[in-house]
Formats: sequence, C-alpha cells, structure tokens
Amino acid sequence: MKITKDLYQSSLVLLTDFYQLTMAYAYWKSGKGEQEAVFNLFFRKHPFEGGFTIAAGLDYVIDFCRNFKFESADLEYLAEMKSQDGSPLFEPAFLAYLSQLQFSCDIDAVEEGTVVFPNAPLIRVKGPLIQCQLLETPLLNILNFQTLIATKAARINLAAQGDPVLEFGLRRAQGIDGALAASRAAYIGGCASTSNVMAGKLFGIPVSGTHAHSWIMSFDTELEAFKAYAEAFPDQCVFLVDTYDTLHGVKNAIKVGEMLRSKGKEMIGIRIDSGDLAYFSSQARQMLDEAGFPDAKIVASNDLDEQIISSLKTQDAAINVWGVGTKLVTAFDQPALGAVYKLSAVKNENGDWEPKVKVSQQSLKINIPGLHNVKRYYSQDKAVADMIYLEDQEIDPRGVVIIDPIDPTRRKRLMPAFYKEEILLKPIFKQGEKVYDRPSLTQIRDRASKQLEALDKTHKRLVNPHLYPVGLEENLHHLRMNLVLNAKKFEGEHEES
Ligand SMILES: Nc1ncnc2c1ncn2[C@@H]1O[C@H](COP(=O)(O)OP(=O)(O)OP(=O)(O)O)[C@@H](O)[C@H]1O
Ligand SMILES: O=P(O)(O)OC[C@H]1O[C@H](OP(=O)(O)OP(=O)(O)O)[C@H](O)[C@@H]1O
Ligand SMILES: O=C(O)c1cccnc1
Repeated sequence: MKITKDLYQSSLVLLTDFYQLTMAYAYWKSGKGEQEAVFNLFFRKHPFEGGFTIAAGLDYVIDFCRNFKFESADLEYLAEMKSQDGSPLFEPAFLAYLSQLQFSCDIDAVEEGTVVFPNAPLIRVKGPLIQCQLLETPLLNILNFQTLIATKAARINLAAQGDPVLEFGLRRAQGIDGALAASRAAYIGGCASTSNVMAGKLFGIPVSGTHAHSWIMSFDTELEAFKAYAEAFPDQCVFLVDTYDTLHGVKNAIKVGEMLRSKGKEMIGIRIDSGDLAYFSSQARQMLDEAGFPDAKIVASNDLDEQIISSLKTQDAAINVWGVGTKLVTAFDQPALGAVYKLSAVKNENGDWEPKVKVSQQSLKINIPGLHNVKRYYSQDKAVADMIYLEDQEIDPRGVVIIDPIDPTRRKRLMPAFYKEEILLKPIFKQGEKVYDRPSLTQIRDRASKQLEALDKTHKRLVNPHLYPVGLEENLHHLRMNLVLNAKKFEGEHEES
C-alpha cells in the first residue's frame, strides 16, 4: 500500500488474522482454493445511533489489492511457523503456491463519500476462495475505521451548520496510522482542515492551526506573547485568549488587533479553549464588535462533539469555527463500526452459482445470499429508497416491492419508471485489473456533501432519526427465505437422526 508502505516499508499481505492463513492452507489442501466465491462486506447498524453512514476507505483497499503479493520475507516468516509437534505448519508446496499468487478478484464497491445503510454491501469480492478469504481482515480493518470516522465527522459538521470544523485529533488518535486515516476520513466527512501536517503532505488536506497555551506561558505577559506572534505571523493571528482570564485575553487580542490594523493587517480572530463556551463567546463577540472587529472569528475548542456543538448552537453561542480533536478521531462514543464480511455464493462443479446463507438464531444476522447489487432511487434529487437485488434479476419499471431484510412485514412499493436510479456497487477490479479511475480526495469530499444533501433531513437528525427505507427486491427476499427454511429443515432432520 503506497501510503502505509511509505511509513512501514514492508509488504502488508500478512496484515490479516492468522485463521485466514490456516483456512487458506486448508482450502488449498482440500483442492478448494481456486473455487470461485462471493463475499459481501456490510454493517448491520448505523454508528452513533444515527440515521446514515458515509462510506470511506476504498482508496486504501485499492492500494492494498494492487500490492497483494507474498514477498520472500513474508514467506520466510510463514515457513518458520511450527505445528504443536514442531513440524512446519505450512507445507513448502503451499508456500510455493502463495509465492505465485496473483490478485485476480473482481471487486465492486460503493464509492467513497456515498451515504450507505445497514445490510447493503459496501464492497463485493468475487474470486478464488483463498484470495477472498485473505482479504476479509484487511478490508474490514480499512473500511470499518474510515467509514466510522467519516460518519462522525459528517455528524459534527451537520451540527456546526456550515461553520468550518478544524480537525485537531493527532495527539489523541489511535496511533500513527489511526491518526492519518482519521484525518483523511474526517476531511471526507466535511472537516475543513487538519492540524496533522503529515496528513496534509500525504493526502493534500489543508493544514491549519492556532497556537497553544505554552506559547503564552513562555512570555512574562499575555500581551507580549500576542505581540510576538503578530510579528511572526501578521496574516495568521488567532489569539488563544483563555490562558489566564478569558475576557482580559480578549482585551489583549483587541489591542494587538489594533496594532496590526495600523500596519495594514487584520487579525483573523481569537480561540477560546475552556470555561462556558456560550457565555465567553457571546461576551467576546460583543467586545470585538464594539472595538470595530465584527469580522474577527471566534474559534472554540475543548472536548467538543456533535452533541455539545448542537447544544452551543441552541444557546446562541457566538462561535464561528469549531476545533474538534479527541471525540472525532477516536469516535469516542462508539469506537468501532461492526461491519462484517460474509460468504454469499459459491460456484459449483457445473459452473453454476449457489447462493449461500448463514442461518442464525437472530434474524438480524442472516446474511443476504447471491450475487447482489444495490440501486438507489431518487425523486427530484432526493434519495427515496435503496433496493438490494440479484444482479441478473430483471426489474419491472412499472413496479417493484422492496421488503425490509429484518422485518418482512415492512414493505414498500416503488415505481422505478418514476425515479432516477443509481447503481451503488461500481466495478473497481475485474480479474485483478483495476478498472476504476480513483477520484481525488476533494471529489470524494464533494460526493459526501452532495449525498448528504440528497438525504432528507429527518434521516440526518442526530437523535432518533427517521429510518431510511432499504429493502430486498421480492425475488431476492424469497430466495433468502427459501434458503433459510431449507437449512432449518435439514437441521431438523439431522437432529432427528
Ligand atoms: N455552554 C456550554 N454548554 C454545553 N457544554 C459546554 C458549554 N461550555 C463548555 N462546554 C463543554 O463542557 C465540557 C467541560 O467544560 P469545562 O468548563 O469543565 O472545561 P474546563 O475545565 O474549563 O476546561 P479545561 O479542563 O480544558 O481547562 C467541555 O466538553 C466543553 O466543550
Ligand atoms: O479537546 P479536543 O477536542 O481533543 O481538541 C484538541 C485539544 O487539544 C489542545 O489542548 P490539550 O487538550 O492538549 O490541552 P488542554 O485541555 O489543557 O487545553 C487544544 O487546546 C484542544 O483543547
Ligand atoms: O492549532 C490548534 O489550535 C490546535 C492544534 C492541535 C490541538 N489543539 C489545538
């Protein structure tokens, strides 16, 4: 992977769970390694009790797949692994097979920045069982995290109602790669910039920031500190006013603002990082306005998240820019998205696809079988419903019924002919060859913004959002039900015998 390889200088093919390799060996041993299969990656519930999720991370997946190769150092490591009895865990012939392995899967995926919903695939992998299996863990690792953070960022940006949100998370992020991936995903989710300079360099994200309390404390007085900063950066002054006494700090910022103005420069604003942010921002706004600085911005920070920002908005806080770190990049209130990767079909000896379901006690956990895709229907640029359908199924433009995958009594009739439609899973790799032109990060960010615009505001509510309709096309629903009933019948027969 280009990005991570720059950092770690090694192959990433071993970035997988050990059991993927033992299964790969067992597939190979039993002659099933090259059997074709289909896996889907999807999540079952929106994060943060929300009503939408923003897909992110595909660009990393593309890099990962393009570099999917067992290098000699990887094979040497695997060759050293031992069984309980001290013999080599993997036969040399298997390692020789791995050394020749070339990525040859078809991958179809939802583009980054797309709004996505539970149960519908974010990514579909079709190819030899061994390769599909080895991809499970890295794909989940990449997509779970970036999708989670892009969604958190989108929620924070919705709460900020168009004000810029600056991502300040690096110091509290989950390690180096966690920080970089979070800055990238936060930008996709709508943040205006990052404080992480390396993320700026690697991804082209705008970099911005103010200064810390240490800067003020290193001088005898706050006024001296502001003046010295203004000397160094006359065009980029955002003074942190709360080191000693916030309102006195605002007075000092105004003094230095006036000095800058006498030299033909304008201070950008102030930052408040503690105390009652509603009270201090309103007081500061009044002072700045009265002193002739109505355009000076007020930046707020201090353990912010979408709930606090919403609350501050309802309190009429005079905040124009939001600096958000810890709670954004760690997805503080929900530290993981629970996406899973499930087998949905295998090709039999006759070359026919056999759909598969995993029957679970919980209907929530029964996967969707077959080779399926997702269509989003739009009416006047508003998304009205998503339909999961078997890819070879003819869709009657005069009417389809979509059925909720969890509660089959919830159904919706749609007239596809009345709507604009978008097929969400797009071809990314065909037989291992990349067929997708990667959009730039800015294009991905624009897509996220447009996708959110197309979503009704009831689904974007931070608390108790209205459920967006996602359903299985009737034939897919019946296929799934029949597979489940058959599996249960066999289970019963086994129990009786
Ligand atoms: N008016 C407000 N309404 C709701 N939450 C607020 C308001 N003002 C500040 N907060 C939030 O309250 C939390 C704690 O603020 P508190 O005033 O205790 O911080 P502090 O002790 O002043 O900050 P620090 O410990 O960094 O010096 C922070 O998450 C902050 O964003
Ligand atoms: O609060 P976050 O959303 O994570 O945003 C980043 C925080 O990091 C900085 O201070 P730091 O937390 O290092 O020290 P402080 O709390 O003493 O200001 C900054 O002043 C913010 O408060
Ligand atoms: O630039 C800032 O103001 C900043 C950067 C990182 C963390 N907190 C604040």
